[in-house]
This record gives sequence, structure tokens and C-alpha cells, in this order.
Amino acid sequence: MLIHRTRVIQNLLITKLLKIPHSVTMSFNDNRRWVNHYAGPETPVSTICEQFSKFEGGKIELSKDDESGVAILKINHPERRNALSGSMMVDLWNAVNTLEDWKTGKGIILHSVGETFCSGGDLNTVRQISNPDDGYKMATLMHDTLTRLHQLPLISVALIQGKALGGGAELATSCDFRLFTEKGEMGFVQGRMGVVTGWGGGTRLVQLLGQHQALELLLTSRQIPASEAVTLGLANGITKSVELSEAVEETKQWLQLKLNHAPQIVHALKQIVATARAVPYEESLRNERQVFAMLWGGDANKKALEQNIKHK
Ligand SMILES: CC[C@H](C(=O)O)C(=O)SCCNC(=O)CCNC(=O)[C@H](O)C(C)(C)COP(=O)(O)OP(=O)(O)OC[C@H]1O[C@@H](n2cnc3c(N)ncnc32)[C@H](O)[C@@H]1OP(=O)(O)O
Repeated sequence: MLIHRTRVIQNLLITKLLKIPHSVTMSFNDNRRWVNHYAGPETPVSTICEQFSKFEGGKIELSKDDESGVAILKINHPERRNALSGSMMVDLWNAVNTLEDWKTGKGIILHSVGETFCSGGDLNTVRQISNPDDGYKMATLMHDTLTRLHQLPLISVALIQGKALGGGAELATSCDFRLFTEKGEMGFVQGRMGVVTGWGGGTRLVQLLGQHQALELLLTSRQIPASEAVTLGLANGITKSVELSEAVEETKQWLQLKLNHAPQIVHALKQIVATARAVPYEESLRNERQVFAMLWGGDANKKALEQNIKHK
């Protein structure tokens, strides 16, 4: 008790002496290390959207094709190398809301226009929100959006046709798959910008590559080319075409090969994988048997049994 009280007083004094903003807490943790963490208010995402929609520039456009079941999410801000402004973060949040309600959809392709995939946060927006409270708000909004994009029951693929830098690399990790053109590159340059991953990309990178590869890419900020991205397992292939419209067509064909099953099966399979990467083992198994039981003996299952299918 006495140790705890001393530590609280010690922490308060240090915070005051160093003139650290009230939302940032410095404390001595149990491993006797100084840690610096944000301890400000939580803001509802809808309130953050209102604030961030004022930082204008560029657009994220969603188009759904009911016939193929594939939607296109297009990042359109070429004059700023497809950096995400505040209003584009809100566009993306709205697009994910719409996609969550798309019951007949099966897949999404995320791509951009021009020669850069995405140069991260729009530095014009970033400069206007350059304080811990607003940084926490941006991270809250982007964590909400990209986690829900990652967890959608649709199969998502990002086409990286140029540089994916900082937040742009983080955005790409929120898709199930990534295809690169020969000109695609990915770099977690946040460290060089004096920050760390703010859109959840650090966590997803560890899940994708394991802690050692993730640390190496985060610490060096080096930009990896398409061939190395494939070797590392960050890219799932390289398109034959470098030209954007052809690469988008190739990506559609690549994705369609994975979308032959009925929407309910695609959704159920994605739900199993998305749950497995987000929750502990036992919880994931419970989810898997619940999803399985919903389909077992259902129409599609009975029809398949009647056909006496041979998997030769
Ligand atoms: C969690 C988010 C995190 C954060 O914001 O903290 C990050 O995303 S960190 C990463 C932030 N991004 C950058 O630092 C990218 C900086 N830009 C570049 O390295 C280059 O511009 C590059 C490689 C993206 C493109 O090079 P290129 O030679 O093709 O074009 P220019 O450099 O001439 O750029 C053209 C024009 O675009 C503007 N630009 C580029 N990136 C951004 C950006 N992220 N935000 C705002 N504006 C950007 C650049 O300033 C030029 O404008 P101009 O008015 O023509 O000078």
C-alpha cells in the first residue's frame, strides 16, 4: 500500500516536472521501467467522424457489383499520392458500414488510382491533429474501420501497384490477401516519421509474419519490393500486368477463382478464419462448431449429398 502510494506521488511529480500533457501518463510499471502511455478520454467514433470530415481532400469510392459479388474500394487522391485525409478516413468508415450490410457480396478489391498505392496519412490532416488527444482519436477511428474491414465476411484483396507507405502499408494489412504489381513496394516508415503504427498495422504485421520479421520491418523502415514481399509472405502473388486497369482485371480473375461457393459458404469460411486470428483457440473452436452446425443438413448440404459428388 505504502509502495503504491509512493509510486503514485512519484508519477505525479515526474509528470508535472516534465510538463507532460494531462492525457499522457508516465508511470513506473511493475518491471521497474518508465512507460509513457495515453490516458485521455475515449470519444465515440461518430463524434470523431464529425471532426475528421472537416479535413477535406480526395475520396474513397465504393462500387458494388451484385452480379459478380465483388465490390471495388477505390482510393482516389492522386495529387497527394493517395494519402488519406480526415474525410477519406470517414469515407472508408462509411464504406465498411455499407459492406457489412451486403448479404449477397463475396469479395472486395481495394486499389487506388495513379502510381502510388497510398502514401499514408495525409500530412495536411496530420499537421492539424498533431497532439496526443487527436492522435488517439485518429487511431480509434482507424482501428474501428480497419478491424471491421478485416473481419468482414467478404474475401478482400489489396492491389499494390506502387508504394504503400506508413498508414498505406497498414491499410494493406487489413485485407485478407495482397497482390503486388512489379512496381509495388511496401514500407513501414512510421519510425522515420517519429511515430509508430497508428492504424493497427503493427498488430496485424505480427500476425502475418511473426514477431521477428515484423520487428525487422518496423525498425528498419525499409521498403520491400514485390519479389521480397512474396518471399516474406506479405504478398500472395505478383500480377503479370503492370498497367493499372489490366492489373485490376487480373486481380478480379484471381479473386473470382476463390469465390465459387455460394455466399453463405464464403461468409462462413471467412468467419472461421477471421475469428481464429482474433480470439483464443477454445473460443475459436466454439465459433467453428456453431458456424458448422448452422450449415449441417441445410439446403446446400442436402443438395450436395443427393448429387453423390466425387472429388476426383
Ligand atoms: C499512421 C499514419 C502515419 C502518420 O501519418 O503518422 C503515416 O502514414 S507515416 C507516413 C506518412 N507519409 C509520408 O511521409 C509520405 C511522404 N511522401 C513521400 O515520401 C513521397 O511524396 C512519395 C514517395 C509518396 C511520392 O513521391 P513522388 O516523387 O511520386 O511525388 P512527390 O514527392 O513529388 O509528391 C507529390 C505531391 O504529393 C504530396 N504528398 C505525398 N505524400 C503525401 C502525404 N502523405 N500527405 C500529403 N501530401 C503528400 C507531396 O507533398 C507533393 O505535393 P506538392 O504540393 O506537389 O509538393
